[in-house]
Formats: sequence, C-alpha cells, structure tokens
Amino acid sequence: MAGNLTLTMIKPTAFNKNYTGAILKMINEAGFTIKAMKLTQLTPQQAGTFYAVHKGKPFYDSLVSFMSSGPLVAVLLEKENAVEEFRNFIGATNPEKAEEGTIRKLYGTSLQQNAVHGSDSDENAKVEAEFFFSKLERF
Ligand SMILES: Nc1ncnc2c1ncn2[C@@H]1O[C@H](COP(=O)(O)OP(=O)(O)OP(=O)(O)O)[C@@H](O)[C@H]1O
Repeated sequence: MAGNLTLTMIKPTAFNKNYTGAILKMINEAGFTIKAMKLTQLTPQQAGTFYAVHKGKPFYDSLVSFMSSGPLVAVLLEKENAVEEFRNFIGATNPEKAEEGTIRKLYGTSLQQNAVHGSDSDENAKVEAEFFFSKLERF
C-alpha cells in the first residue's frame, strides 16, 4: 500500500528569491497537509549524506555545494499516495521540461536549481523525514 508521507525541500535559490510562501500555498491548495517544517542550512557533509545515492555522478559535487550554499525549508507532507502525487504535482526534474503551471516550471531556474525536492519512494520519504525531524517534532 502506498504511504501517506513525503518530504520536500524548498531549495536555496527558491528560498533566497522569496518563493517560499507562494510554493507552500500551491502545496496546500493541492491537498497536502504540512506535518512538520524547518528552516535550516545543511553543512556540505549533511548535504552529501542526503544525496549519497548520487555519489559518483558528475553532478554530485556541484549539487552538494549548492544544497549547502544557503538556507532551505524542509517540509514533511501528508496526503494519500503522497510520494507519487507530489512528484506528479511538482513537474519534471528539469524545469524546462516541466509542465506549465507546475512548481518547477514556475520557480525553477535550472536542472540543479529546480526549486523543490520530492522523495522518490515511501522508503526514502521515511529516511528523509528522519533526517530532518525527530519523532517528537513529527507528532
Ligand atoms: N544532470 C544533472 N545535472 C545537474 N543536476 C542534476 C542532474 N540530475 C539531477 N540533478 C539534481 O539532483 C537532484 C536529484 O536528482 P534526481 O535524479 O533524484 O531527480 P529528482 O528525483 O527529480 O529530484 P529530487 O530528488 O530533488 O526530487 C535533482 O533535483 C537536481 O537538482
């Protein structure tokens, strides 16, 4: 059965451009409930851990550097079938290829700086939720 939680990050560029409010409004209007939220900045080591699955890929070092370059907003979201629903909702990884009206099309500026992250599986949603939030914060 599909899980009900997914983890998103409003990435540093989108945060710095002051898009957080508009993005959260879209997320709410799409039926996702905010269960936990945190404004934080990752160290390069933490960003490297978060994206460990991409280690060795050509974009890894640059992604880690970007994701630790400034504040980001981590948000734990709830909706039925959350992972798939959210990934469909935010649009393709590359903003240029994302559908009109999606968050990545509206607020992404490049393949790397694509405004938001979305967990890619229920298992990773859980790992990513635990990365940012203690059990206490989630309830
Ligand atoms: N070829 C690439 N060049 C630069 N950055 C990339 C490239 N591919 C992926 N990225 C960056 O790495 C992130 C993770 O890549 P992944 O393939 O998991 O995409 P995704 O699942 O759509 O995105 P996310 O995991 O952030 O929701 C992307 O969101 C993007 O910022």
